[in-house]
Amino acid sequence: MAEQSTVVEVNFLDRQLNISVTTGDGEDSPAKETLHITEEDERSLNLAALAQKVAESSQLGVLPEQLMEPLRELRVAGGRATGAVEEAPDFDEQRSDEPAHCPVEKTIYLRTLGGESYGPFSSATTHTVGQLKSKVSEQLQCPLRQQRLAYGQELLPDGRRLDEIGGGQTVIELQLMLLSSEKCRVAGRLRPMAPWELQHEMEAIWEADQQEARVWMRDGSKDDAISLDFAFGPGAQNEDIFCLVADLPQKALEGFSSAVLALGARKTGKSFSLNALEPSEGLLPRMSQELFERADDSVVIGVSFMSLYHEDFRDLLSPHTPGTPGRNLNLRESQTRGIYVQGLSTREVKSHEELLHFLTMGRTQLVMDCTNMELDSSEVTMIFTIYVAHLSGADASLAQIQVVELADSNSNAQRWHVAAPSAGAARLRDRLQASMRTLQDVVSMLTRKDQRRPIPYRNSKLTRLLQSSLGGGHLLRILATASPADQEQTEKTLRFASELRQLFNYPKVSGVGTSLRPGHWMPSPRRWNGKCMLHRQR
Ligand SMILES: Nc1ncnc2c1ncn2[C@@H]1O[C@H](COP(=O)(O)OP(=O)(O)OP(=O)(O)O)[C@@H](O)[C@H]1O
Repeated sequence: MAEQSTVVEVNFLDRQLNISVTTGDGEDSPAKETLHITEEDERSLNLAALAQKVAESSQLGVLPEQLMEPLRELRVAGGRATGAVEEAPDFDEQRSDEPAHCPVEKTIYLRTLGGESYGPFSSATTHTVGQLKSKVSEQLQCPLRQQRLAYGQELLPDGRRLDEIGGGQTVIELQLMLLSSEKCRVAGRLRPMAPWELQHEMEAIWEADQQEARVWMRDGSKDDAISLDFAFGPGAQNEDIFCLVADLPQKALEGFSSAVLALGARKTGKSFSLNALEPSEGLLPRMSQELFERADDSVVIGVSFMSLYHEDFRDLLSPHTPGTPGRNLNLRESQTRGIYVQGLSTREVKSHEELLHFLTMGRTQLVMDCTNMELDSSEVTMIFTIYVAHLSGADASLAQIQVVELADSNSNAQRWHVAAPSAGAARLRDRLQASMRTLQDVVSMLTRKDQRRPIPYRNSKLTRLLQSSLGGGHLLRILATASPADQEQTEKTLRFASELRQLFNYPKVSGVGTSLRPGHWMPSPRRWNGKCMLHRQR
């Protein structure tokens, strides 16, 4: 008789948790059911109780254990599922049928897959697995999420007593599968004085101290300096600022997705820092170069490029006259792909030069769009994404590096170089400001750890697109560019950037164990070994 398989997919949309269960034995057509859980239930139940409730109402007989992993992953990705509620003891604990033995005081050491060690801890003062996890978090001085402890092959639930692990041994070593948090890294960059500033006899009033990673006003006190992770003055080259993102290509090859956000007032050097081509190559060409140098034959690389203005995504790599695809693209979310832009074209690239070709092509399209719509390019957000599929068997992963040049939403900036805005442009600026306000709201809610209310990711397309990078499973790097001569704008930009330093993300390898195939984003599905399936439990 053929084996029965069950596939579970979950998402949280329109204020309800949707769980779809598909079962099949490979012979008959699969049976599918969709269960909807109200927001109230989703909030009030812990994960285990929720899984139990769903299992009870399932016509297809899905087991609570089969629901736990997808629900946990949804929570880690920030897509909800009892986010505010402490997790109940695992099913493993409820099923524990180990023979009882006299507890012995244990000395415990932890080792991560990366080889880091923690300990010793004593079971006399640290009684449970949950308490041990908190101690490790304290030691690392950063919160950890979804860390799992294992003894050999056995996963240890939070409620498990440490003195019951490992039989009669007094020293035991546990493996810590750590989904550790990473602080968002932020660089501030003051560009050189611009010709239009010199023309207006403006003077540089801001200074950066690269050593101390601080920026301050010349006339002010150093106590008011703005602290960042990196600070670069007008003399810095693009080569110097590359340290902000230098590890991301390798991380992508290991399956970690990331986003690089450039923000700042107009004409402060966002584009120069990100996209400049030779001789002073920006961060994007440098990352591309690094990626192609490190990638071997098992890696497939693809790109997409889109713009966002007026809450409208436009594909910059496919022509979009009215009525054709490529504009007004919608955001979608699926278990396998996360949050993505439906219909966005993606191109496989085989060399660094080919990647730069698409960067240039997209920017040309953007200039045409802006001319057609009488827009200034600084009012448009641009998102260039590099997809990195690592296709080697069990290590298969699919990651992306999103490079985002944020629009300048600030209507108060002194614009020495642009004409007065038209009424249409003013309306657009209102939308832009609303979108930036949502970004600020999301950041301030995340940094205040105020997670009781839902984080308003859905209030703008930008924050929804970047959801995984704002407190989710992607790495995040920020480049804040500013003029050395503009008091208000520079202060505003750098203070916001400094606030972003308090953001924590919980990077995790993307694409492993999912059914996502490169065919979703590049035209060469034959190169994918098609081995992995999503949460397929037999
Ligand atoms: N660090 C720098 N060194 C030398 N020139 C720079 C630097 N930063 C910016 N510039 C120059 O300043 C001008 C404005 O820079 P850029 O177009 O990159 O700004 P932007 O913030 O992307 O502008 P927009 O808001 O229009 O998108 C360009 O001529 C650019 O070459």
